[in-house]
Amino acid sequence: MGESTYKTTIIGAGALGAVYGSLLFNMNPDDVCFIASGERHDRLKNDGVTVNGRRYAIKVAKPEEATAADLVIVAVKHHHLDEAIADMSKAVGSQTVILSVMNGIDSEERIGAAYGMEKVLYGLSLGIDALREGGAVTYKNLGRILFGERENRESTERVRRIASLFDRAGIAHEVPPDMVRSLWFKYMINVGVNQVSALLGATYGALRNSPEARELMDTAMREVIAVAVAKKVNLSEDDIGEWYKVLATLSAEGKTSMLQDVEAGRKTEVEMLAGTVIELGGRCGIPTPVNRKLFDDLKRIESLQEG
Ligand SMILES: NC(=O)C1=CN([C@@H]2O[C@H](COP(=O)(O)OP(=O)(O)OC[C@H]3O[C@@H](n4cnc5c(N)ncnc54)[C@H](OP(=O)(O)O)[C@@H]3O)[C@@H](O)[C@H]2O)C=CC1
Ligand SMILES: CC(C)(CO)C(=O)C(=O)O
Repeated sequence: MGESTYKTTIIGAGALGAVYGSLLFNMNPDDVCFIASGERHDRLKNDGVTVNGRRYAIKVAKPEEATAADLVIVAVKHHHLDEAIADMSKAVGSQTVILSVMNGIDSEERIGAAYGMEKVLYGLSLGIDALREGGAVTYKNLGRILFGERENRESTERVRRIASLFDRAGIAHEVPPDMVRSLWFKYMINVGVNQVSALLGATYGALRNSPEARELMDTAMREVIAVAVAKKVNLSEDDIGEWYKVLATLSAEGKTSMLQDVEAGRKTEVEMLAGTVIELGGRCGIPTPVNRKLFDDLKRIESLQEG
């Protein structure tokens, strides 16, 4: 498992998976592979993925053809995670590290329940504005991957190896001291911006320019902070200000992954966002009326698309 042959398998060749796949492919086409079955497999095999106008013929294996990788990156939507966990089983060997870049606070535990938490690193993708339209993905800002062990007072061997891989591939990254806090910070952001953008059909530029939209994001994010504090997670009102610094970096015409889902008529991650806030709020005795309203409104939007 030398540095020059560090094999990465990606499950989920959508906005994030295509971007990270393209960067790893640029570094070494032999060392990156997607896993997909059925029609997804055939589409990827025939068309590859297109990122910022360039086509990438990244290898694709059916779940039963996959072989043990050094790193498995999980980049599917929340409601596809169980299927993805099953489909990646052959890629997970005794030395494999699994890194989810998904939004939300529970993908690591769900993957760990299947493969053992000792195989899992915590991860998230911050500040990327990847837009998927059909098979083509564009982005202006790559942002960075925050990843690591649950706590990172000093870096472990496997974290250093992946940091080195990301350096070679040109994937900006950071290893924060407290990954649980980082996951909640990102979760707070997504509860605010993904849901409000999807409800209003608003780009990042439109959200930046609308005090009313920002007010709605703030109230939704404050409910996450209240739940986080009740759960002894180190999140505070100051983190809302940190989010606006990230928003300022995203392209004006960019769209959240949830708005992309609504516009493409796909199921959204609303259960993972407002749904989880409502559930955790209920357990901690924290009222969450803003997320209740967002949940109901977004479910109505989903039901119109299904009809
Ligand atoms: N887009 C963004 O800018 C960001 C997204 N995120 C988060 O990252 C995660 C992924 O988001 P994003 O990349 O936007 O999502 P996309 O919907 O663009 O991509 C997900 C991909 O996973 C594929 N997929 C689903 N199930 C399987 C499976 N069993 N095997 C193989 N492939 C599968 C889907 O295929 P198909 O289309 O055929 O269903 C799709 O191509 C989400 O949690 C999102 O919230 C985080 C930061 C930024
Ligand atoms: C923060 C944001 C909005 C962009 O990276 C995101 O995580 C998403 O689109 O899901």
